[in-house]
Amino acid sequence: MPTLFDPYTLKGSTLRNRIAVGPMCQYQAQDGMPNDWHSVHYASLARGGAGLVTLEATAVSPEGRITPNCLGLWNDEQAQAFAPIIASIRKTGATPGIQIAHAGRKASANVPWEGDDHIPASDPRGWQPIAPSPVAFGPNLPRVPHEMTLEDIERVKHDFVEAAKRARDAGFEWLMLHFAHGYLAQSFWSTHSNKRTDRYGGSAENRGRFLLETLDAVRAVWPEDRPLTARFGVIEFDGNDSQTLEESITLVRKMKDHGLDFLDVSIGFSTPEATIPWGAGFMTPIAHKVRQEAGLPVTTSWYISEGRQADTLIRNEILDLATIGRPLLANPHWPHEAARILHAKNANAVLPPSYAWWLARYQ
Ligand SMILES: C=C(C(=O)O)c1ccccc1
Repeated sequence: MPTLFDPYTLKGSTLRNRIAVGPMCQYQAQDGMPNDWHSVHYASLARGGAGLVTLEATAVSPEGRITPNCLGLWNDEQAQAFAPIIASIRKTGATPGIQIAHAGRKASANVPWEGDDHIPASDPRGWQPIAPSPVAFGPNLPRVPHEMTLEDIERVKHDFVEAAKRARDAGFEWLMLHFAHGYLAQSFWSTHSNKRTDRYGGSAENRGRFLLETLDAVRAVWPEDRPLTARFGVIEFDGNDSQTLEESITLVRKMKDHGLDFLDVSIGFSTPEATIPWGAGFMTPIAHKVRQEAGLPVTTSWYISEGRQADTLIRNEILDLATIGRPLLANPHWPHEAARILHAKNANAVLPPSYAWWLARYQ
């Protein structure tokens, strides 16, 4: 029976435990470049004892940013700037991952604590969002996106491939495609946002095409021995959940056939009308259903906050990894706290020797 502090091996990668840091945007970059904020942030999460540290949504192009302050992997200078962050994560024994993304119709927004809304079209800080169809998300993101041409679609897929190659060459070990949360890939999948009548719209097969083509293109350049994963919104909580979940699981099976190694099961966030049933571990039954019906290892996040809760999810093989988000922002040493609560063997060893030695002394 696996436990939260057992290692986890997938392809050629072994995580020191089953705790994954969920990608959480920091909105602290300028021109997509990581800086000392990101260095300190990710080193502290790695030192706190997590197994997998996945960096936040990192844009594959300038237009693919959620805000002007998002990280990017659209040029080599950015890629080189990630190297010391990767090294600091590895130095603690954690494994570095990164999520690559395109924000689609949710792009060109103010950072959350400065409005979480579209930058006005007249404001030079912003840019024209693009999406499958000219359908705005809603009141706080009212800009009507430019309907992507087939050339736009090819360009964005190419941008994902180039970002994946830069992530590969920089030394990231896990790669996560951002197929969730109402961003570009999710917006091709969702009927809330995709009104196309060509081969990228209409049927579930057509709406899944951009996701599978992007996966195929990235798979071709991502090393076979490194996990290729995705975060995908399998449900919208919009009143049509059983059909959406059934179609999503069918698509996940296809993703597996196309070489996806692991899935982070999340929410579509394609409509502001959603009624999300927030609550402790509310996504875990859905993630387990995907795991069992698609035959793919999974994780999920959302209200997984206690060590015993996370350990039970692993022991009962509901999840393969427990993704922890906001609790880690409150306490980057959450894994150490969980190890102590669970009476894990040598709990202090979850932390670096510089901390563990002092914690053990004077007992
Ligand atoms: C900034 C987000 C991301 O990168 O997925 C996000 C968006 C909506 C909910 C949670 C997280």
